[in-house]
Amino acid sequence: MEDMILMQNVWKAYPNGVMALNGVDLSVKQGEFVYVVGQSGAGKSTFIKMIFRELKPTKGKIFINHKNIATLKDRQVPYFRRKIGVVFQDFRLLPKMTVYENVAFALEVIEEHPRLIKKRVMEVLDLVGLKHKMRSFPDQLSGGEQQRVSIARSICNRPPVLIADEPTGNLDPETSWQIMDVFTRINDQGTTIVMATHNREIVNKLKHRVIALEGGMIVRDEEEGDYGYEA
Ligand SMILES: Nc1ncnc2c1ncn2[C@@H]1O[C@H](COP(=O)(O)OP(=O)(O)OP(=O)(O)O)[C@@H](O)[C@H]1O
Repeated sequence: MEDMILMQNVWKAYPNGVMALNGVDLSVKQGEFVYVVGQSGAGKSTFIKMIFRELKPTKGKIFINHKNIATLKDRQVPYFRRKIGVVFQDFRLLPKMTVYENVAFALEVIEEHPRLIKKRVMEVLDLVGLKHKMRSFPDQLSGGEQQRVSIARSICNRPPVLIADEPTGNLDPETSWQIMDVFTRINDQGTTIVMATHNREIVNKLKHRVIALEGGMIVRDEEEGDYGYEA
């Protein structure tokens, strides 16, 4: 299988001198599902932000789908981001837009054909089980439903890679499992998923590759690994 994400000797120093990543080497193949675990401050968010070019490495190369994004010009970043879906802990929906409009907006900004937009929005809302809520506004939805809208929005452009930073961080256990069902369906369609998480139960029950970070270094990388830290 092809490398979807390839990191070569990636370092990140923040302006205050903190070294958040210390020489990370990693290959993630097309279609893999990877959990990123580690204690608070280990570098998970920094690692995740590197993949969608929210941050630039201080040193090293990051290839997404064979393109080195470390050397992208700022003006090329929006185009690159079309290839990456991103989901956050806090959903980040637009409050004055309906569910349908929140998802459609992501396709409108990239000037997708209107007829295709409608078809695709209905497809992804169906995938996340929220077609019946398409006219609702975010504040009329539960947290889990809002997160499913945010996931629908992140994948409506069919990105090959989906990145999630603590997607179940604000959700109760049962709702978290609904989110994982959606991720499983998306992964089954061939999308590569990288998910930073503190959710021990999910990592231990829904087995996938586990990468553990400590002090900005990969200290463990296991197929079907465990969460591995004390509660
Ligand atoms: N903008 C920033 N400026 C300076 N230092 C930062 C910045 N963001 C993070 N750091 C530092 O970099 C290190 C890694 O932080 P990071 O947020 O990547 O960890 P994390 O594993 O995601 O933690 P958490 O689980 O608490 O979210 C920490 O020491 C943190 O204090």
